[in-house]
Formats: sequence, C-alpha cells, structure tokens
Amino acid sequence: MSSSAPSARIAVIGGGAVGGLTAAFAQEAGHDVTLCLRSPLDELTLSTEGEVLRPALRFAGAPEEVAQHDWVFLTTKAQDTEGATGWLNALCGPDTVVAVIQNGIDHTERVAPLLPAGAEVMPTLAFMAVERVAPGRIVHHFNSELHVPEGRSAERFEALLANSRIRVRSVADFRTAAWRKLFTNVAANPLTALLKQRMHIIEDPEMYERAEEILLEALAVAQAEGALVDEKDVRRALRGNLAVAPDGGTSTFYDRLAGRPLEHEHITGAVVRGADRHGIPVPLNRLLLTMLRAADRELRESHQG
Ligand SMILES: NC(=O)C1=CN([C@@H]2O[C@H](COP(=O)(O)OP(=O)(O)OC[C@H]3O[C@@H](n4cnc5c(N)ncnc54)[C@H](OP(=O)(O)O)[C@@H]3O)[C@@H](O)[C@H]2O)C=CC1
Ligand SMILES: CC(C)(CO)C(=O)C(=O)O
Repeated sequence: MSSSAPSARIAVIGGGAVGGLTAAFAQEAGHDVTLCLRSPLDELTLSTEGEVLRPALRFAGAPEEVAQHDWVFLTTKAQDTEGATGWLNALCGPDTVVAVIQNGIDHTERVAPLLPAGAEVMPTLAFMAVERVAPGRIVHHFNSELHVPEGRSAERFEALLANSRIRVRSVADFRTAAWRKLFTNVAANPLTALLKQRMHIIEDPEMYERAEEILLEALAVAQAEGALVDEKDVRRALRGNLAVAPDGGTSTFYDRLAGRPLEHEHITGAVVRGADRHGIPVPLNRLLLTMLRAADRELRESHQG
C-alpha cells in the first residue's frame, strides 16, 4: 500500500465497530488519527482479512483534550448524535468536513443543527459489516466502502482515503443511494436483532420471502419520497445481506447481543414515518417497529435496574 497521500489530521468520534475500522484504516494509510471516546480505551485492535492491526491512534476522553480538525468522522449510533455535540464544537472550525458515517436517511437534518457556523456535513453511507466483540476489539467481516454525495468534498474525501483499504464512491443522486443503503438494513437488522441470530437466517427460503415482503413495503415508501428505486434494488439489497453470511450479523443484532440500546427509530422508524406521510400501508414494518421498541425498552430498563 503506497503512503503518498499527504498526511491529514482526522478525528473519529466513536471507538466502536465503524469508528474502529475507519480509524485503523486511515491511520494505516498514513494519517494522524485521534479517536474521541465516551468509554475509555488503552488500545484498539482490528481483525481483518486474517491479520490483526494495532493502529497507533491517539485517544481522547473529553472535548477539552482536542483542537480543531479538517476532517471529523462521526460514527456514533444515530440516536447518540446529540450526545456528541461537545466533541463537534471542539473539533469543528469553518473549514471542517464532518463525514457522518451512520445508518439512516437523514444524516444532514440530524447533524447540521449541531455544527458551528461554516462546518460542513457530508452524509456518508457505510457498506461494511464490522463487529465490536469487546471494548476496543473490532472484527471486520465484510467490505469497507463509503458512498458520499458527489462534489468538491467527495473528491477531497476520495483523495484522503485513496491509499487506504476503504473504497470511497461518490454518487450523483444521494437520496436514491440512501434509500438503497437503507434497504440493506430494513429487513436484515430487525430480523437478526429480534431473533438474535446472524445473517444466515436470510438464507432460509421462508425468511427470505418475509424479508422481501418487508422490503417491498419500504420500496413503496422510498418511491413516494422521490427515490428512483425499483424491485431490482430490493433483490440487490438481499444479495448484499447474503454476501455477509455466515459469520457476520447486523449492527442492530450486535447491539441486542451486547445489551445496548437499538437504532430502530432511524431504520424501521424511518420507513414507518415515511409511510405515515404518504398514507402507505406498511403492516410488517409497523409490527417490527413495535417489537423493536419493546426489545429496546427492556434493554434500557434492565440497564437502569
Ligand atoms: N457495524 C456495522 O457493520 C455497520 C454499522 N453502520 C452504522 O454505523 C454507525 C456506527 O455503528 P457501529 O460502529 O456499529 O456502532 P458501535 O456501537 O459499535 O459504536 C458506536 C460508538 O459510538 C460511541 N459513542 C456514543 N456516544 C458517544 C459520544 N457522545 N462520544 C464519543 N463516543 C460516543 C460508543 O461508545 P461506547 O463505547 O461508550 O458505547 C461506541 O463506541 C451506526 O449508525 C450503524 O448503524 C453502518 C454499516 C455497517
Ligand atoms: C448492511 C449491514 C446489514 C451490514 O452489516 C449494515 O449496514 C448493518 O449491520 O447495520
């Protein structure tokens, strides 16, 4: 791997699966990377393609410890975005680009109100399967691709990560791209999390049919929201899910397994809210949302008690 890209300073907010992977690969490509943490870590390892990387990262535990950066990768779960406001204030100057590497379709609406004047949100879709198996121990199962809206920042982002194991793609129609990415989550994440089983469950023909029905509801909502998607995108998303099997899961499954709060409001919730706006019936997604809310409530109550 060449190290010819000029070294940049990158701050990654969140030391979980996606934060750990992007930090490790960016550091390997020659960048100076600070991991901004909620829970302290002394070391982070990334198991990938048969090797274990131990990237030389800086660890910061509070916003007072960091200065402004040109690049910030925001990798908290979507529901934890507001909690990262202190980091964003400390890290962002007028030229900062914040790559919001999260699932969901409303990255810009979620993050823009939290940024100081001038800083830019770059919504970023993550095509990868990465698991935090213990604090600071990250296992990479599949793929490492980021999709961003085309433009000047996308070109700079592509150059930033050109020598890394992360592939950046810029897309012309980001709304469509975001719904396509959401399709990879709308069936797989609830089913794996509710059943507490890995992605292989989608290989079962009966489960595959139900997953397709869940996604066809989401397809109707996506089309009503202006995304240029069709049934081929549903099949492509399911093929993408099957490519993750057998040892991978989904981010919502990993959260349920570890007893962490779930991200359902930004995945299934996005479909149900869109359906309500357009009067589209989505009974399967509505049922999944009710079940995920119940599972999440139990997780939160057991944390408190
Ligand atoms: N995992 C995957 O394969 C994929 C995930 N995604 C998406 O990427 C995003 C990140 O997911 P993932 O990495 O899996 O999630 P993780 O739960 O593994 O990591 C999130 C990290 O954010 C940290 N965090 C939360 N709040 C703060 C805060 N205020 N300050 C600093 N750190 C904070 C958490 O800290 P703590 O350690 O205290 O919990 C945790 O380490 C999600 O939107 C997810 O849906 C997208 C594609 C694939
Ligand atoms: C595509 C998928 C399902 C891959 O792991 C993902 O985005 C997630 O886990 O949230």
